[in-house]
Amino acid sequence: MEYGKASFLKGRISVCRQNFFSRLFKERIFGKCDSCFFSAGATGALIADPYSAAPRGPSRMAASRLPILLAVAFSSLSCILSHSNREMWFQDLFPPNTCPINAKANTFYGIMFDAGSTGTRIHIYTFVQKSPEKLIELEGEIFESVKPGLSAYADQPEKGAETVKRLLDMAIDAVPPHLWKKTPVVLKATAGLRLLSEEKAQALLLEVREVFEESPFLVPEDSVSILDGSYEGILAWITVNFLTGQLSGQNQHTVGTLDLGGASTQITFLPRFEETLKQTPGDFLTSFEMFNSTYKLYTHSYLGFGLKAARLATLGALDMEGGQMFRSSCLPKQLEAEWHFGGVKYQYGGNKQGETGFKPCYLEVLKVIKGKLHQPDEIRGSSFYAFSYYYDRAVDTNLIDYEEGGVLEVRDFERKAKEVCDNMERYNSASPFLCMDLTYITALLKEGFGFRDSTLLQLTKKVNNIETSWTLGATFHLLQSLGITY
Ligand SMILES: O=c1[nH]cnc2c1ncn2[C@@H]1O[C@H](COP(=O)(O)OP(=O)(O)O)[C@@H](O)[C@H]1O
Ligand SMILES: [Ca+2]
Repeated sequence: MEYGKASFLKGRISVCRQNFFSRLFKERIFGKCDSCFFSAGATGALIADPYSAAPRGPSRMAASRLPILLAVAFSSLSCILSHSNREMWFQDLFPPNTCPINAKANTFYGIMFDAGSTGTRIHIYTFVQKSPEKLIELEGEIFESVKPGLSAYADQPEKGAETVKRLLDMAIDAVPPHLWKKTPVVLKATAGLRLLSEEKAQALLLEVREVFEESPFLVPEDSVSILDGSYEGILAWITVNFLTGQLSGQNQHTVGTLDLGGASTQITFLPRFEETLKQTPGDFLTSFEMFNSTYKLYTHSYLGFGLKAARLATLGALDMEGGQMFRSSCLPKQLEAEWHFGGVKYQYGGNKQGETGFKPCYLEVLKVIKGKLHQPDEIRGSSFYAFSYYYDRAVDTNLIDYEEGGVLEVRDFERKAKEVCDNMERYNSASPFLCMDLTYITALLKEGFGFRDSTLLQLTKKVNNIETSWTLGATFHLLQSLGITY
């Protein structure tokens, strides 16, 4: 089992100070409270177009500004899903007109597992509540991951659950024993389990549930489940816009989000034009109510269009039995190797006799994408936050720095794809799939979603030291549903 990079919570983040209180927020959010402060500088920077802070963007914001933003963002936030079931989220979790100054700190925790197709991750969030009036703030996160993901244990569910148990042991160390019983633990699985048979997926979830039941934590009903694809996009959108302060104040400039997982990919944004709403199929739209305004989000999850699923589709190996050699012009000519994904072994190799390089590779990849995705006109000129494999492949090819992230144009991915695909021997030491992955990302952005070459992408892994993952949005939802306010 391989452990990923860990990021641990830095020191405590201070909350209320005096003197810098922004009049706007004071009146709007804290009402009668006189002694809280809001750094106008930080507010401006976070609410302004995040791309103006390029290349490091909002992730460089001082950590000490985070809790205030969280308090402001959620102080009167609720959201309503508008599909068939209307549901209130976050209501009363962050009440308006309260001031946490001089209140006794009360720390509590929420544990959210992301069972992704390529790995399982634990996010242990720490919150503080400074007053009985229920204002809670996110203080930080402990994050750890293991590979492979649960779906690789489709035929050995107990072994899969064991990987979850090892991560959960971290939470036993991180959460003080007297809070174990009050700390909820939840696991949500994404595309890897969506693609398994119902029987195998349920067997895995059952084993994980047993691990949770044996732990000292609070195990809510439905604590282990498969996350619906559209929630995945919405929750990630909430996380990013929340962490960057876009859900608070009057001059909101929310940003769209692009998540590229191993087996599925999501696009989520807030349409600005009536025309977009008219052109969009109903099941791509979801409504939220926040600060007394309604946001109608465009969101869709494309199952089978994650980076690794796309490799199989490009190789023509989807739904095929093993024991066969799959070849592609996107791979080094002489290559012959094996690859394991979702518990299946595939043999693959380069086009020994035929063509290799960017042009033939792009044509191959296009067959997987062309005509399969909805293209909202509005996004052509917009900027988006992009993470997961967009981030990883940009790091692998030195387009951005691992720690800092950065701003790229869509054409940067194409330039890099050409460079790698047309010089595969030079990139021998990197993954043999590097050319295919970059070409897929280029084609997905341009031909799939319909972005322009000049569309800006803010590549972000963390904002204020918190991972940009759907798990934070899911944890707020969890706390709300449990009425955990202490
Ligand atoms: O919390 C996170 N922090 C950083 N990267 C993450 C996190 N969660 C997922 N990723 C990234 O997501 C990608 C893998 O996608 P995943 O395994 O979640 O597939 P899926 O979303 O299709 O199920 C990798 O690039 C991995 O680094
Ligand atoms: Ca994911």
